[in-house]
Amino acid sequence: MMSSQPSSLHIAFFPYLVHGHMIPTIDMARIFARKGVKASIICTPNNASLFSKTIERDREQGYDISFLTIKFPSAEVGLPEGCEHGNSLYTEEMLTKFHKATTLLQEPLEQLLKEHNPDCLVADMMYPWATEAASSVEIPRLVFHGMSSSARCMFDCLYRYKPHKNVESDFDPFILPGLPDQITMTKLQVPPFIKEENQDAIQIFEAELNCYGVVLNSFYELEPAYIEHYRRVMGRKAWQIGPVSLCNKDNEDKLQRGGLGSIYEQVYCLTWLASKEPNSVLYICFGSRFNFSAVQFLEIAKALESSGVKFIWVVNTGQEMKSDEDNEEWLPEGFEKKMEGKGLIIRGWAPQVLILDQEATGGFMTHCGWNSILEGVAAGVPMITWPLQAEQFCNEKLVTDVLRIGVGVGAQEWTRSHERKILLRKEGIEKAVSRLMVGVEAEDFRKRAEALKEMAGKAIEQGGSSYSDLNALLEELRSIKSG
Ligand SMILES: O=c1ccn([C@@H]2O[C@H](COP(=O)(O)OP(=O)(O)O[C@H]3O[C@H](CO)[C@@H](O)[C@H](O)[C@H]3O)[C@@H](O)[C@H]2O)c(=O)[nH]1
Repeated sequence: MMSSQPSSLHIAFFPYLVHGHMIPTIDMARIFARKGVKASIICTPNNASLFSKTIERDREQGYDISFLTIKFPSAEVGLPEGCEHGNSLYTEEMLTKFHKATTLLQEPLEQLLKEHNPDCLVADMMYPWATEAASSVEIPRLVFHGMSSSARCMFDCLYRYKPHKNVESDFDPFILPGLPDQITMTKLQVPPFIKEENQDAIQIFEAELNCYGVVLNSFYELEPAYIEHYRRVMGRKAWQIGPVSLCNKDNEDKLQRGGLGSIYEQVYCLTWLASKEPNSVLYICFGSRFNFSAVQFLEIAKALESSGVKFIWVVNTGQEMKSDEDNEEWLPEGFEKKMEGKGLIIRGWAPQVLILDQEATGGFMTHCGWNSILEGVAAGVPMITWPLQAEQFCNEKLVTDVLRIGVGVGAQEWTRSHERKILLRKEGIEKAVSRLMVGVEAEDFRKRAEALKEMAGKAIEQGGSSYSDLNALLEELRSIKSG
């Protein structure tokens, strides 16, 4: 099945080097390869090795997909050698250095494009300079947005009208003007990079204007009004081709998605989950980056215990637990023993998509990273939303106010990682858990989530909205290629 016809497309995919961006980009590249495209994923060696088994399996099935490796300039910016993954950085200073290193990738990227001659470059939104690199070899550049269309529209509204500037108090809600729904926010929930009009962030969003178009991991039926707004009001040329996670069909792919964690621990967790009643378990995970303080972990643990709900709780995703070195207790004494059979703590990386797929999973407490929301939607699981940073407060509005498939836990404030404070107390967390898992509204949330699951499945099938968008995009790229 390896495509060797001269007329077939060769597309290079260049993900930002954090899991929340690499995972969907790799899925996307695999989807394109299944359409007969030669897919080259540009990645640093250590990151590529995390996904190599998945890619190898696709190659064995005859798909033309491979990595093109690029050296990460860690030493040049003062990061330790081999430090090339955004999730392994613990301080703001390291994050800044990491981002600086990515900006040094433009020249090696141009070299790689010259050597391998792809027909198109799909590069992450975090690389605004990638359009220039693509122009240097005269190919179109598509931006891959890890965000939802609704969040993108909300950010545009905040940039354009600055409604937060007209309110005095940090806590007063204001309306985001000109959007399809009445969305309200407070100043505390607006990302600092928007309030401070950070030039890097402005460049990232303005890069959309100069590129050929934008590919998004979403599907039309999920946020139709925002997709229309994005295309017609904001005037962007955009294709929605998700949920990309649904390209993982077999358990092996789903288990190894992300390339992290112990297989033994993951299989144990799935076996544990399979022994539970349908819709009885709450899955709790805050994505691949964020880590709470020990004091906040304690509040979550106390809330879980007193809610009486069964749970799987992922802590310390991909990072070392900081509280141990601080000598702080992050779980109540004897918690795990007391919770045996009722709750499971995963220290590390969970097989999220497989957990969400299981019948026993009845709810998902999430930080509202877009991949997590979409994976929850694709599995028909209602959510407890606890947004923390990035565009997550916007995603929360979509889940709780527009789609009405979840309840907010009451998060008030955009937060930096590792903040040493309590964001939410036990009582508020417990209330949200009970509302989602056992309350009278739970059935309504679940019904709406089930309906969206069906729509997500249909979107990627032949004739579905994402399937058609992908075909239209490929058609357009072929016609550019043939001049
Ligand atoms: O134990 C874990 C933890 C995470 N995941 C996966 O990791 C991804 C996490 O992505 P996401 O939910 O989007 O969270 P972040 O990693 O925090 O993602 C960053 O990137 C996203 C896409 O741009 C943004 O929406 C988020 O706000 C931003 O924090 C998902 O595919 C999860 O399935 C696992 O499989 N197991």
